[in-house]
Parts: sequence; structure tokens; C-alpha cells
Amino acid sequence: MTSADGGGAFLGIRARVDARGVDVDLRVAHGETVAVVGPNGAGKSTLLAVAAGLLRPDAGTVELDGVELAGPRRWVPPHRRGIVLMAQQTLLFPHLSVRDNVAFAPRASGLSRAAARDAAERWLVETGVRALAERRASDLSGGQAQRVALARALAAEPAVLLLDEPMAALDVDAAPELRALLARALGGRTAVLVSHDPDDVAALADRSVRMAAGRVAG
Ligand SMILES: Nc1ncnc2c1ncn2[C@@H]1O[C@H](COP(=O)(O)OP(=O)(O)OP(=O)(O)O)[C@@H](O)[C@H]1O
Repeated sequence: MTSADGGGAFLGIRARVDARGVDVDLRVAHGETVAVVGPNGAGKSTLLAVAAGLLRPDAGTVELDGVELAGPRRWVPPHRRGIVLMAQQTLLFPHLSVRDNVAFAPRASGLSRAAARDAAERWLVETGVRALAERRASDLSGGQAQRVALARALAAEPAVLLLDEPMAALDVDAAPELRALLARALGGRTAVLVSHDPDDVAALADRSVRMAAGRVAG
């Protein structure tokens, strides 16, 4: 494993996943949004899965704000990491209302029902989906579902937001609106964005790195 620089990063991922031919080293500063670009199969989603705790690397560490989340003798489960992954497929709870989807993380974090509802309300307004609050998640369009997914992700108050092609499933009409919303949401936030779209990278990221054949190439 090679190291691009020293410590000091807010989020540091140094991981080898042998079955996927991935050996990465990525450091993200506090408040920085880094775009990860590169061809299909380069290992971008694998990098996010390691950071989120969905995949255990064969070697390496994941660190957040000086705390080890994953390492040879340490494993913090996904829901305790303060890292939220927003994937291309929104994975909302289809049978729950939009409001209950967004209130889920605040409630799971121990807030009372009323406080979780207040938190959900704030993020529903913030992401422009307040009018959809009573709808079932299964009844949303793709663009609406992505907005709700963003509201749900932000309601978890994550220290780091991971976005895997957040706009790939949207039609071209819905993309600019969600991009503008994401630009607001990512301002000053620590985030890693995987995208094939140069417009997304330009609008959303402070810097970008390229992955190829499982390595961060620069
Ligand atoms: N669930 C999986 N099980 C086994 N191998 C996988 C799995 N997902 C991906 N891989 C393999 O791991 C490698 C990295 O894939 P990954 O999905 O991380 O790349 P990616 O850069 O995100 O690609 P894309 O842009 O197509 O989403 C590839 O060789 C891929 O075939």
C-alpha cells in the first residue's frame, strides 16, 4: 500500500480489498468534498463501501477525526460511524411515508418521537420535499425519491456524506435541480462523491481524484 501524504486528514481510507483488486489511499480534509472519477470497475464503489463499513478490507484502516473505525483489530459497524452513504438506488423504506423515512435516523439515534419529527420537518423543508411528507415512498418519482433520500441522509447529521452517482438514475430535466440542491447541501461538508458526470464534479467537488484498476491515480 502506498501513502499519498501523511496524517492529519479528517477522513482517511487506506484499504486493500483483494477479491476486487483494490488498493486505495484517500485522505479528505474537514469540510472538503472530493470527487472520485474513473472508468467502470475502477473500484470507486468499493472505496465507498469500505468507508461506510459495508465491506471489510483485507488490510488497511478507516479513520475519522483521529478515531479508527476499521483496522486489523477494530470494526465499528456502519450505523455507528457517522458516515452515511447515499447510493444510486435510494433504498427508501417503501411502505413508510416520506416523513417517517426522514425521521428514521433521528429516531434511531435516540430522539423522542416529537424531536425526530421536528428534525425530519426541518430537512423536508431544506430539501424542498415538504409537500410530499405524507406520501408513501413507493409512490415517488425518481427525482423526488433522490431528494427524500438526501433529506434522510442529512437528517442523520453525518460527519461524512458519501454519494455514489446520486444523479445517474435521473432524467436530464431533474438533474439540474438536484445538482443545485446537492451543491447547497455539500457546502462546507466532508463528502466523497463518485460520479461519471463532469458537470457534477465541477459543480460539487473541491477537488477530484482519478481511480483506475483499483488504485487512486492522482
Ligand atoms: N459485489 C461484488 N462482488 C464481487 N466483486 C465485485 C462486486 N462489486 C464489484 N466487484 C468488482 O470489484 C471491482 C471494482 O468494482 P467497483 O464497483 O468498486 O468499481 P466502480 O469504479 O464503482 O465501477 P462503476 O463505475 O461501474 O460503478 C471490479 O472488478 C468489480 O467487478
